[in-house]
Amino acid sequence: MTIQKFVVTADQMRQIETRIFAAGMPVAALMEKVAGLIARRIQELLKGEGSSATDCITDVTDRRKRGEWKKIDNSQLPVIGVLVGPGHNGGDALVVARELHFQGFQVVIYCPFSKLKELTKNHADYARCLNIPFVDKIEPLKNCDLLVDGLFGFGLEREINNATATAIDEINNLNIPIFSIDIPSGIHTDTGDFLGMAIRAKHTFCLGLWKMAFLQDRALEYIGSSELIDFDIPAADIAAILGETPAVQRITKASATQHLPLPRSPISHKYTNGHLLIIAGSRRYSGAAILSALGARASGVGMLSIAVPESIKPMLSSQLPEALVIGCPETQSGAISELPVAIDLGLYDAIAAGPGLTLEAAIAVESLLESDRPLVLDADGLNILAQLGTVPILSERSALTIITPHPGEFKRLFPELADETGDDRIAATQAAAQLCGATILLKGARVCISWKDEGDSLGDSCASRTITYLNPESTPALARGGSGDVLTGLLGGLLATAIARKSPAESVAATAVWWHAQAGIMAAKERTELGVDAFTLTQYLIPALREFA
Ligand SMILES: NC(=O)C1=CN([C@@H]2O[C@H](COP(=O)(O)OP(=O)(O)OC[C@H]3O[C@@H](n4cnc5c(N)ncnc54)[C@H](O)[C@@H]3O)[C@@H](O)[C@H]2O)[C@H](O)CC1
Ligand SMILES: [K+]
Repeated sequence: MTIQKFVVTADQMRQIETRIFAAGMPVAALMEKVAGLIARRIQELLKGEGSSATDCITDVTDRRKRGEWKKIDNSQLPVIGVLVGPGHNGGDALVVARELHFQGFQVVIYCPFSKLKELTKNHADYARCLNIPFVDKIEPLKNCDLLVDGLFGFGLEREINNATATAIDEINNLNIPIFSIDIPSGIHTDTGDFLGMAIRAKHTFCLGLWKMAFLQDRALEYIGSSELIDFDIPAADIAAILGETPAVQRITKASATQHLPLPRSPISHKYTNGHLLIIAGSRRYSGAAILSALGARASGVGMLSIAVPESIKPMLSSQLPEALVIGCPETQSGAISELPVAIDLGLYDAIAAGPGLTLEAAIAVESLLESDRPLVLDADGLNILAQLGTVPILSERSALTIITPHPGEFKRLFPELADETGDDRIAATQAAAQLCGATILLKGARVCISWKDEGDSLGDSCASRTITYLNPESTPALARGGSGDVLTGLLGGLLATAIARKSPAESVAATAVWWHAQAGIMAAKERTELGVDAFTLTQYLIPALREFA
């Protein structure tokens, strides 16, 4: 079992926890175990061991001008401020405070609350007995080297206001690195929403199972880097609440590689490895067609055909000698006016369309939507779809459609939904999949993919559940023109291959997203976040594959 694939809401976490407690695990014992693990990790991070959180330790070092943490002897151990809230998040924090105190750190506890949950109060009483100083003002924290945030965890449901909000704001303004326990206080565990005020953490220890907020774009600036503190939740308890096949999963290396078309059959030939038709580009945006085609090339698809306006055909042929380039009739400005009369869409296992088409290619896109071919639709393909009427058109399609909008395109495609779900990207993607029956791949820092699980309708209701995959790792280096075009081609290639191999088709969306992100991460590592232009990205797809496949 890979614990990394699970992702839960606060309510699901509570239900799992309830089962563990009902089975006999004492609450206090679990708190002790979890907080002990956190205290150990904090010490490792302070020594510079592992994780990107070590960057912030360098900040600490700079602040105190004491040289490197690794060289610090006991007398120079950092001063750690522990922020304690009224619930069990505060209880965890108090156990961390106590453990760090016993390890020789100078600890100061900030607890502005008078009413604490019983277990939290017990730990507070004991910490007082140990003469760990308690403060209820921010001022005494200003000389700390590190703050540990245990104000609120998944129990926070309402807006933070008044004195607590002011205090959190002041704490953020101290500019001291903060490690949050479970979730930065003030961030909603499920939606990632900012509840009035929130701790801006450098690093967050997510406890037990990943929470939804870690996969919501809007929470990422508050979460900082993150890691899972695995406290051995029994698999049976997870399965009892999430089901044997959880409806929402983080994409992992294992799940992504499972749907790669590898190994190839020794007797495969070009047609059994899929035939993809890309329809992209215009005289104005010829590069978009090239980038999509280079993405498709990396997928290893058996046959690649590319339909472009007649006038840019030579450019495509010179860049992609292996591809079959089809010239299409074009408008005055050089967009595809319609598909060639002689084209037989039935020849292709899948079609990927959209990048660089311009809105003038509406007739061509309409004929693709009317076809019975599996389709990946992106960019202008989506803008045209929005004009034609997203939901009725997609609901009518008999074949699989994967649409890959960024948030702006999503709003154009599903204006009402976007208003309802706001910035909750996971809810928005799931609702869109329910509404139109297509596979929705919502781009962003944490790509969210949802589709309807037709095989699993919910009892009497005709609504089926959705399957959702969330990509946990990416890089802002990919936030750049053209990187989406590469994804469209890569995904199209994987889809054509999956259809030809008769393997599950929707799942390749998660594989393509993971692969694309890993290539970006690898390129950014070697060339910095500024060095990952879309063409360069295409050149990292195969090296990245060699690392993770
Ligand atoms: N299963 C696990 O993962 C474990 C979780 N642990 C820790 O417990 C917290 C959850 O604890 P809980 O007591 O349920 O809630 P919180 O500590 O998050 O805080 C709730 C507390 O705060 C009050 N409150 C809520 N909203 C506000 C507000 N806006 N302003 C002021 N006060 C508010 C509320 O009334 C409660 O009293 C989890 O995150 C983990 O850190 C276990 O220790 C280990 C296992
Ligand atoms: K917290």
